[in-house]
Formats: sequence, C-alpha cells, structure tokens
Amino acid sequence: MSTEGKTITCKAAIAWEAGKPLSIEDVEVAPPKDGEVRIKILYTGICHTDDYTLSGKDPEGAFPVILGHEGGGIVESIGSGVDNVKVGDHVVPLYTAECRECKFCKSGKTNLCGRVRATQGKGVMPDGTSRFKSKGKDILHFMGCSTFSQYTVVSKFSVVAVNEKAPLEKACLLGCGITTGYGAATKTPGIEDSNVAVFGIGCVGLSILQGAKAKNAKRIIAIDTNDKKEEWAKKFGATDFINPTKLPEGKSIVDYLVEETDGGLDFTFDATGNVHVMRSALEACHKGWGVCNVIGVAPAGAEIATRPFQLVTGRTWKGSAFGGVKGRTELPGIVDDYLAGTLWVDEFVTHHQQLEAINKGFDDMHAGDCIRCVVNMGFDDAP
Ligand SMILES: NC(=O)C1=CN([C@@H]2O[C@H](COP(=O)(O)OP(=O)(O)OC[C@H]3O[C@@H](n4cnc5c(N)ncnc54)[C@H](OP(=O)(O)O)[C@@H]3O)[C@@H](O)[C@H]2O)C=CC1
Ligand SMILES: N[C@@H](CCC(=O)N[C@@H](CSC=O)C(=O)NCC(=O)O)C(=O)O
Ligand SMILES: [Zn+2]
Ligand SMILES: [Zn+2]
Repeated sequence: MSTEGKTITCKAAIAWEAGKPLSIEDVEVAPPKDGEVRIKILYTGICHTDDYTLSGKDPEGAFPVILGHEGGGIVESIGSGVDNVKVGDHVVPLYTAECRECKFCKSGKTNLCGRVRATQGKGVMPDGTSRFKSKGKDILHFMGCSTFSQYTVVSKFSVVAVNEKAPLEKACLLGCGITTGYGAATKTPGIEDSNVAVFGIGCVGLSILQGAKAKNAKRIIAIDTNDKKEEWAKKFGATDFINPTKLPEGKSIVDYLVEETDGGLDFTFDATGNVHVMRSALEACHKGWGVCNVIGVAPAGAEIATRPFQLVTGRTWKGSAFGGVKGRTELPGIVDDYLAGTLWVDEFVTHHQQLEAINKGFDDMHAGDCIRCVVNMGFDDAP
C-alpha cells in the first residue's frame, strides 16, 4: 500500500535534551511539501558532530531533535517541484546543500550554499516548520538530514541520487566523514609533491591521508595521541606517525615537525576539533607559504589564537566544510570512485549496531578502537 501523501509513523532515535542518551520513539513523519523529499533511511553512520551536538556544546544545538547526517536511503515520495530525484532512487542526504542558484553556489568559490542554511540551523524545513512529531510535540530536524529516523524529510537541495550498485550500508559514510577528509585533501591545489601533516586520525583524518596519497603528496605525517592509530594511518597512506605525548620533555609537536621537514609543512589539516591543536597545525606550516586547513569542530566559546606574526610571515589559516565538495554535482563521482575501487570506504566500518541500540554506537565511538559505527535502521527488505 502506498504511503505517498500520508503521514508515516515509524521509529526514530530522539534526543530530548542535551547530555542524555537518545530514546527510541514512535515518530510521525509528515509527507513532503513543495520542494521536499521524504526518504526511507536504511543505514546511518554516527559522526563525532552528532556526539558534539548531543553533548550540548554546539551553539546551534536545540532540542528535542532527531540527530544524524551520514545516511543512505531510498526516496519514498516527493513533493511538487522536485525534479532532481525520483521515487525509488538511492540517495545520500546532504548537510551542505547545493541549490545552484544562490550567490554562494554561483560564485564558483565555495561549496557552501545560502539557500536553506538559515532554517537548517534552526532545525526546521525551509518553510519554518518541522515534519516530525512525537508524543504530541514538534521535533527539530538536524543539519537538514535527521538520519536517525527510519523516514526523514529533506529539502530537494539537500539530497543527491547515487549509483544503485553502491551498498548503502557503506556509502552512507560518504554523507560526511569520508567525503570531508578526502575532498579537503584532493581539492587542495598543489598538494602533489608536498609535505603534509594531518592532526587527528579518525574517519576524517584517515580520509585526508587517503586523499593526500591519491594526489601523490611526497611526505604525509600523521599525528595522534592514540598509538593504536599508527597502524591505521600507515594503511591509509601516512609515511610517518608521531604521538605528540611521547616527544622528549620540552619538545613541542611544532618544534618536531619544523625540524623534520626543513622549516615546516606545505599543508596541514586539523581533524581533532581541539583549538590548541589548530594552533600547532598553523605554526607547523612553512614560513612564506604553508596552509593550515581547519576541519575539526570546536565547542561553543572555544577560540583559536596565534601570534599575528605567524600570518604576517606568510602562513594561511583556512577551513572547510564537507571537504569543499558540492554534493549534488560531485558526490555521484565520489561514489563511482568507491565502486571503481580507487576510494576506500568499506575499511572505515569497524562497528555495527541496530537502531534500538544506537546509544551503544555512541559508546563504541568513545572506546578508542572505532573509526565508524554504522547503524542498521531495521528494515528487513534493505538491499
Ligand atoms: N568541517 C567538517 O565538514 C566536518 C568536521 N568534522 C569534525 O572533524 C573532527 C574529526 O572527526 P572524526 O574523524 O569523526 O573524529 P575522531 O574523534 O574519530 O578523530 C579525531 C582523532 O583525533 C585524536 N586526537 C584528540 N586529541 C588530539 C591531539 N591533541 N593531538 C592529536 N590527535 C588528537 C583522537 O584521539 P582519541 O580517540 O584518543 O581522542 C582521534 O583519534 C571532529 O571535530 C568532527 O566534529 C567531522 C565531519 C565534517
Ligand atoms: N553548528 C556549529 C558548527 C558545526 C559545524 O561546523 N559543522 C560543519 C560540519 S560538521 C559535520 O560533521 C559545517 O559544515 N559547518 C558549516 C555550516 O554551514 O554548518 C556552530 O554553530 O559552531
Ligand atoms: Zn559529520
Ligand atoms: Zn545555493
């Protein structure tokens, strides 16, 4: 029986308040309005940004909310005026929308899109309302995706169809972590033949390593406080690994890296979200030309600092979201790279959970041996 045009009651993991475990609830998901798409979510990754928002440290965090933004699913129905996806398409929701019409999209300078970002940040659809209800209360959307629900509604600008041959239980990770790191490295002009340092070897950091290797970076130094990450880093292309807590007393990671690389790195990346690490990542850059790309997300109130002289002498501090990737235009090609075997994705999945046990997935994430936990949303007919 078709569900088109009807409210669907399904299961979702709701964050009722900050700092509390998610609870599995019945949620009513309204049909998509004009320009919207309702998606049956089959699998979702758990990203550190979900954990960060749940912790209450996100200045935009508002509750109650359905978190999740690393999903893969199938289009269940579409509202009027949707021509970029159709019912039955395999899709990945995009937390970085792409409308192709706004000032940002047309600039050719950024993957950020201005079309739905303001309402997305408030946890509502572009018309200012929510499609989710539970226990008689409106529940907020998250990052325009809310993939911790068996059904979700997104803007047509926040979704892309991908090759059906890609298993969604793996390809869901291209909705955030892998694309973020891989895009950040591969879209960095001049990374070929350069020295690169990556701080923080989680899903994002490993993906930066993978991208730097694909671009033939000359030397790729991985930095992490967890020794277990050395093996992971080398597997994904690092030529060197260093644990900054194991340096001789009095030697900072910046001193070490500057010495090791004859004056500093051409490119550094922060994938930790720690503002002190971001400072080290900038100061380890080579005088005159080194560029530091901040990817990690820091808590509300945290600020970065350095001596202005670091910038005066030619280092650049920049940042990127979703790896600078334009989701609707570029993600299908990245999925094809995965299918062609040139981009590793399966290797990132270290843990699995069912939707009912999604809180265990957050525990997995904190255990130190998890790169990504993929949650099965509980559909027996999932391909
Ligand atoms: N800009 C964007 O578009 C995106 C940003 N993010 C952000 O990127 C960051 C990384 O995400 P993800 O890879 O999933 O996170 P992970 O936690 O898996 O990876 C971070 C790694 O950094 C390590 N680390 C912590 N402190 C230090 C330190 N002082 N020096 C070196 N390494 C350190 C951690 O070790 P340990 O495990 O021991 O703590 C961990 O291995 C997060 O802040 C996330 O919110 C994520 C996706 C998109
Ligand atoms: N809402 C936070 C910042 C959170 C943030 O920076 N998010 C990243 C993506 S993290 C993905 O896992 C991002 O894309 N930022 C750009 C954007 O437009 O949101 C805050 O207010 O500090
Ligand atoms: Zn994420
Ligand atoms: Zn736009």
